Amino acid sequence: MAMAIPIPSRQLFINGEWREPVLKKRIPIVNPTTEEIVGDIPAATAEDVELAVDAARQALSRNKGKDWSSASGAFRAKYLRAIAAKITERKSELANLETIDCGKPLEEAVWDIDDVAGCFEYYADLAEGLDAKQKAPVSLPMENFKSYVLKEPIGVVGLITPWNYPLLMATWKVAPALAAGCAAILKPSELASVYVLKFY
Ligand SMILES: NC(=O)C1=CN([C@@H]2O[C@H](COP(=O)(O)OP(=O)(O)OC[C@H]3O[C@@H](n4cnc5c(N)ncnc54)[C@H](O)[C@@H]3O)[C@@H](O)[C@H]2O)C=CC1
Ligand SMILES: NCCCC(=O)O
Repeated sequence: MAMAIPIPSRQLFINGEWREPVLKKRIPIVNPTTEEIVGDIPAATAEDVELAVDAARQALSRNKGKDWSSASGAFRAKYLRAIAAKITERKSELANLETIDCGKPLEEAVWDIDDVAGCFEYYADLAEGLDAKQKAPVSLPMENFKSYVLKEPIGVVGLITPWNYPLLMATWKVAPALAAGCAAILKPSELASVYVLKFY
């Protein structure tokens, strides 16, 4: 059974800071076990999405991309591993929140958190592997031409994730996006967002 722990009150996290939604709307959080309203989450609208997209575009081009999108995979991997370590450190707290938020048994929530940390580690490995694959030559039948493969992030990505594995499914999208050097805008499920808002 989940412990009674405080439900964090959160705003939208945009451009590195917590911001109230433009239209100031909130959505109640219902604990599925007791059907009690235990808090609320911010309700983003199109106005907030515009702000998030602008911020994400700026983040990608900051310092001519050197800060993130064109940084090495090894550089990005350090952040992914740091996230994995923080998740493991806070496993108990996060598992309890997930159980309160989406109603799954605590034991399953604990497995999910281990999976989340493992997923960030997995994509950290892939990010490191990217560096060796950059500019891999492609053989051509003509000697006058050279060709190579350049792996680049696609840019800003929008990630819509479900309620049933709140942080794990967010991680399945966030970790590869970050490993590739994208800037991600995450829209977790309105039915189970506490846990995701708490962590990210
Ligand atoms: N549910 C799962 O176990 C898994 C889901 N996924 C992926 O996660 C994503 C969501 O999964 P579902 O199972 O559909 O979850 P779901 O039914 O919980 O989520 C649907 C979400 O989409 C949102 N949504 C629907 N239309 C929207 C729109 N026009 N604009 C913004 N948000 C909108 C809803 O608000 C809701 O939060 C999909 O990409 C799916 O492939 C991947 C693996 C497993
Ligand atoms: N449909 C989500 C599956 C999650 C998992 O394999 O752990």
